Amino acid sequence: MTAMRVDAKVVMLGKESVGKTSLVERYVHHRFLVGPYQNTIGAAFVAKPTHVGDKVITLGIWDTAGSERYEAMSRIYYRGARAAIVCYDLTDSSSFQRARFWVKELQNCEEHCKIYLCGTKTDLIEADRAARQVDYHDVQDFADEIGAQHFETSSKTGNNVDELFQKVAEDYNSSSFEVMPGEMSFIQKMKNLRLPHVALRLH
Ligand SMILES: Nc1nc2c(ncn2[C@@H]2O[C@H](COP(=O)(O)OP(=O)(O)OP(=O)(O)O)[C@@H](O)[C@H]2O)c(=O)[nH]1
Repeated sequence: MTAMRVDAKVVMLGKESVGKTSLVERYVHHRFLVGPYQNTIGAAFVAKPTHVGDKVITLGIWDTAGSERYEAMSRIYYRGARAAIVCYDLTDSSSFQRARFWVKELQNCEEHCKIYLCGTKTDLIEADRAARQVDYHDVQDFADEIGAQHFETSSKTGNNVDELFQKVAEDYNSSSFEVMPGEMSFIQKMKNLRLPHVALRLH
């Protein structure tokens, strides 16, 4: 495993099964895994270099478990995050309520963390418009109110996935926040702590 300098810590948050892992898989490995759904246990980490103009920004992405059982652990992973991708499933209105919960948490605890609201599984809506349970305009109004970005994506087709992470990298690049010097050491600390259920995938 080679150490890679991470520029921006990004955390994936949202109710279980909304598609956080699938988003990361699509973005990092350009694939959509079919087969039985396997819930994330604890969290997983992946580092992905991203081109922004002539620069390379490495996003360190923490994919957290959506199950409420792991809620306390998810809080560990959003500490110091520069961006949070707060996901909800467009076909499940309760997942949007959960997204609001995470937004509140971030507003209270991580004021410098930029929020990206991400409605997932657009392919299901395209196949059946009646499947939509979360209105685009309602979310856009909410995004405007909290100063967040708003995307709708499909990890199955790839719709808008690269655009979402590209925007995260571009915003990071153009933001005035300082680069966090200890990001890799944060990961090292996590490893040293031997926290259960942390999968580290460095690319
Ligand atoms: N049709 C469709 N299904 C999706 C999409 N994204 C995820 N899924 C499915 O939704 C289920 C849950 O996806 P995951 O990516 O594992 O969800 P998660 O949010 O990481 O779940 P937890 O690890 O439990 O928090 C899986 O069966 C996926 O195949 C999508 O864009 N379209």
